[in-house]
Amino acid sequence: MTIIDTTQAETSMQQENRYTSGVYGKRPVTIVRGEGATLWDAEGRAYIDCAAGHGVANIGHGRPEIAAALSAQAQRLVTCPEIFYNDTRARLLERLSQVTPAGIEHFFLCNSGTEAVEGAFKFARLVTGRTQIIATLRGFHGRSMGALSATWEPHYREPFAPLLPDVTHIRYNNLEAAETAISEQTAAVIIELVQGEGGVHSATPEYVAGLARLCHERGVLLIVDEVQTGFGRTGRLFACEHYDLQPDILCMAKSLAGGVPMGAIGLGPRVMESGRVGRGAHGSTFGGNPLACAAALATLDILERESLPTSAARLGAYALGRLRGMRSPLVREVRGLGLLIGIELKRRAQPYLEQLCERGILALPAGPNVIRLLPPLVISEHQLEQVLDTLEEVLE
Ligand SMILES: CC(=O)N[C@@H](CCCNCc1c(COP(=O)(O)O)cnc(C)c1O)C(=O)O
Repeated sequence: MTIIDTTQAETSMQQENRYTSGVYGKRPVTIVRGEGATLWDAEGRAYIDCAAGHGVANIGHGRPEIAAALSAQAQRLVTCPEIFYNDTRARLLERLSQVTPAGIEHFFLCNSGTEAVEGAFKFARLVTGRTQIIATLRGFHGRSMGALSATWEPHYREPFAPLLPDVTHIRYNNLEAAETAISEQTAAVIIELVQGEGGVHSATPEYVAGLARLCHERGVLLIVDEVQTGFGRTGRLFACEHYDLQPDILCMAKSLAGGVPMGAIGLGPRVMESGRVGRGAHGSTFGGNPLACAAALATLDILERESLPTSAARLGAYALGRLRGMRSPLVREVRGLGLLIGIELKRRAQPYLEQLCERGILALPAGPNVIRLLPPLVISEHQLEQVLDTLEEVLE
């Protein structure tokens, strides 16, 4: 492996700083290679990856199956808009209908999570003829103007006001709040079954069942945003399976195509039988491109062949048990589902994330006080032990 020396690494950082937009707070690490749950920086230092590219690399880094699928497809056809049929896309659409929650049998393919949410809002307005979107406090749904309107974090949202006019935020896990907020103007309610960016908070089964019933009774669509929880992250292929939930619209992205940018909007019968999603209602140049579809097919194969959702359930339960057994005075609560884990501290998480990085563990925040662990689902037991041991040292 070519290791570039420190000066070259500094040159990369200087070069990126010279030309980047400036919107990202960047850690002083130049990541150049990954394999499984391990990343290497430009100086050859190895890290155990508990960020997975913001929850994208569920199948791990450097997968030869993905490289092979991309190479084979790229040599045939990289791009093909959906104004033409495509064989690889057709296979993926069928495969998605087989693995998504019952009832989700039609898909709009796009290129990111925020695009999946934008399209979901458009479809909900079309189908119901209503305009209001109800979202939850601490929810995160993306940074583009429509999705951003539903994202809770005020400092993300407020600089860009006015956003969508009729978006209401209600308390999460509070059915009365939903009952009060839902009106004849409500097109849809959007929720994450585990709030990822918002601090790793899981919906209760009662809340989800009650909300689904309420939406159905009031002619409102239930949009489940599984951009972060999807594709094995929570210990099932979709978090909906933990709740036996059939959403009206399912937003997917992140690990769908093994790291290749891709999003998808799963559409249930209340959408497709409305007859209101017609020609010209939405579109995308890159949506459904053969390259991303090839990567997605290879990703779904790996998830299934290696039983990665089951691994996430087993490893996540072990990690939660050990973390909850930690007697750290710094920890307020340990939360999570599968390998979507949040450690809420009694103080800011940033200094501890930096200490973890210095010790070779890359983790994420989820709000100011939460350390979030989002490792690839292929993380080994030994690597997970190392992560937990290091956390115990850092948080003692
Ligand atoms: C530092 C940085 O860029 N963070 C990203 C991290 C985003 C991670 N989550 C994306 C996400 C999105 C948006 O997905 P995308 O557009 O980033 O692909 C939608 N829904 C849920 C539940 C999600 O978790 C951000 O703040 O936009």
